[in-house]
Amino acid sequence: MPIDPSIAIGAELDEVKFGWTPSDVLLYHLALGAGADPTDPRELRYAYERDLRVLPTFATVAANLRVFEPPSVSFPGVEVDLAKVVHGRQSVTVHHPIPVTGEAVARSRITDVLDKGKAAVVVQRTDVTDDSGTPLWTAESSIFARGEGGFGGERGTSDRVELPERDPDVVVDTPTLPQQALLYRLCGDRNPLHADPGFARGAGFDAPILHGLCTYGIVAKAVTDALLDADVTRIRSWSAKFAGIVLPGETLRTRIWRDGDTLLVTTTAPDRDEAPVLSDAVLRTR
Ligand SMILES: CCCCCCC[C@@H](O)CC(=O)SCCNC(=O)CCNC(=O)[C@H](O)C(C)(C)COP(=O)(O)OP(=O)(O)OC[C@H]1O[C@@H](n2cnc3c(N)ncnc32)[C@H](O)[C@@H]1OP(=O)(O)O
Repeated sequence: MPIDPSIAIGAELDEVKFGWTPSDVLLYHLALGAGADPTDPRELRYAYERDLRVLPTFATVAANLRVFEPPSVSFPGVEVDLAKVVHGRQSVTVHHPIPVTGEAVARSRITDVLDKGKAAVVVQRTDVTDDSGTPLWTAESSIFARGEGGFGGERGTSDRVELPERDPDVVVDTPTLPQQALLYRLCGDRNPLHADPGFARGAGFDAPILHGLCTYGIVAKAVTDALLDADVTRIRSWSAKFAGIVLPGETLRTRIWRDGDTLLVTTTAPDRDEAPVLSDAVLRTR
């Protein structure tokens, strides 16, 4: 059985020790499109080592920067073909601003395996501490494994975020590059879904699609630039659902509503249609 929730839920994964440098942070920010206007001092805080600040979504790549092989979806109680998997949801909570240089250890476990009938959703939580044991960040990611449901597990909740009826407070358009996924994969996710047209077709897509985590980072930056004066240290947490695919080269339109310290966000790819590509997205500030 490819999914056995009785083995998977609660399973602890191997600890991962990792480190990063300012060059890694710069590459990550560039792979999100930072520095497009090199005369803008706010952009240089992402793209130049003097006064460099780390966008908290760096947490999603930090442990994988030196990974050069495609990922495999193989955990205790979970064996799934990579071609069946898309990234479903992601959240990151930063306990402290992420330093530009660091050493850390990640401890992960499978917290849930949901049976959505036509699909399985595998939820993983990762707690990261620095080398002195101080908590740095907590991340939760869900992978959506198409065709892997029906194993008799819990369905779980829908976790919808209601948006206000009123118009958004801010709307931001962010272009992506045709080579965005080819750039972003250098941050450690070498899934051929994002580079190999044959693999993408075999997985049911017309062309390679953008990494969910690339969209996640691009939109976090767009929201931070639009409403937090590009001050990445004000982000406490950021969570989102990958509601639809993004094709490299598409422009993303992000609508943002303020609700006290919370920003409610939804993103579409309006050149294609008005269906959300990112939904149920919440950025909490400090
Ligand atoms: C360890 C290494 C692992 C490697 C992982 C790979 C990492 C990366 O390389 C992979 C990627 O980055 S893929 C790119 C990013 N992701 C995407 O593009 C997915 C976009 N979303 C979709 O296509 C659909 O929403 C889709 C297909 C996700 C769902 O659409 P539908 O099939 O139409 O589902 P729907 O009928 O709307 O809902 C069925 C139930 O599923 C829940 N659900 C829907 N979307 C979800 C999502 N994104 N995440 C989690 N759960 C989701 C719904 O809530 C529903 O359940 P319920 O009825 O209980 O509410």
